Amino acid sequence: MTKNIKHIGLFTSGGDAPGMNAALYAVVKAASAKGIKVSGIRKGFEGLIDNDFVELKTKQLQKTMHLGGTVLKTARSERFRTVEGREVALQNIHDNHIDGLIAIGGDGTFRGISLLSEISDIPCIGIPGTIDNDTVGTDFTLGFDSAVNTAMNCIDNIRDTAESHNRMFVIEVMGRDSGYIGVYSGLTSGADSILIPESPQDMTYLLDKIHGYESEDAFIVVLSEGNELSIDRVSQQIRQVNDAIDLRVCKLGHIQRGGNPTAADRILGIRLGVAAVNALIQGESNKMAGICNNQPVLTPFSEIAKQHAIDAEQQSLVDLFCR
Ligand SMILES: Nc1ncnc2c1ncn2[C@@H]1O[C@H](COP(=O)(O)OP(=O)(O)O)[C@@H](O)[C@H]1O
Ligand SMILES: O=P(O)(O)OC[C@H]1O[C@](O)(COP(=O)(O)O)[C@@H](O)[C@@H]1O
Repeated sequence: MTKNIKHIGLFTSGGDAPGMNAALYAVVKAASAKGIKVSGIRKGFEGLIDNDFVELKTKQLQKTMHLGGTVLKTARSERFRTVEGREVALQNIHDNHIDGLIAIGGDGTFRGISLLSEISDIPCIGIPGTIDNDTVGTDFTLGFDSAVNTAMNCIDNIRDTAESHNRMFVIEVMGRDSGYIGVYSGLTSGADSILIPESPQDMTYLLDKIHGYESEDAFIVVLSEGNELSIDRVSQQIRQVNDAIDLRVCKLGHIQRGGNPTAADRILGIRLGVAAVNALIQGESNKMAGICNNQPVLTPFSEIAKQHAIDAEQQSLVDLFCR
């Protein structure tokens, strides 16, 4: 059943991710083609609570598609976790005559926005924007491809030194509790070992591999930040097993989250932005727009809470290339 949406509220939330600006542009473009006004809400849930609404223009957003981060700014909001905070947010939604919401963020954002539906009938659609790729209901989240490319390029650079000095490097990549960035950046940069939260036993394989290892070659270990062992603990254990290894460590950190979005992330942002507007018009609510098997799909927020973990095929690639 179609719904007569006249005014959409649009915001980004949680960690920024390359491709978010393309999604913002696409939402405004698709909405204006249907005569729907779009207001941006700055700083995610914080802006909802502080009534920080701004008018969004297609022409301005068109020029920001190539930029990383989010021009609407983003935040993690403790106030939105409280009943009082959500009530103020809802009041501001009503006061601004918003009749549909589109939130770009990760699973945390969708958990938060689901709670609005418990106290109102405002329709909400989500767009998965996080470098971690830890959201079910889409093959890839916005920002993941850009972050992997950045991490891969950094590891390639580090390899130059590793090869020149026959050194071992332990390189920590982001991903919170998900090993996706670790697996994709590790496989594409030819890592010797990939340590991800989903597969704790890989540390044992690494230690076996370096036992008696004589540092006659480079050795790259890619460590996901969500692994049960920290970068310091991993290095310590490597040294305990083989103290002859010339070892260095490097945390890539937020370098991975910034930078211009890849073409893949821009097109994903465009597709998801259009899909989210269409979903609102079709009367959908409490669902996330995603792309599965190259087709737009909607998944209820209630199913998003499940962890999107590395699957058996991806694990088999790690086993083949890195053990
Ligand atoms: N259980 C929850 N209840 C209410 N709000 C939540 C909840 N989980 C997350 N949020 C809100 O969503 C925001 C973004 O979530 P976060 O996990 O930081 O990022 P992401 O959306 O990228 O996963 C949080 O700062 C908080 O305001
Ligand atoms: O920038 P912050 O707040 O330190 O958060 C770091 C976290 O944000 C991320 O970069 C992205 O996570 P979200 O998209 O879920 O916010 C994680 O990989 C990392 O653990």
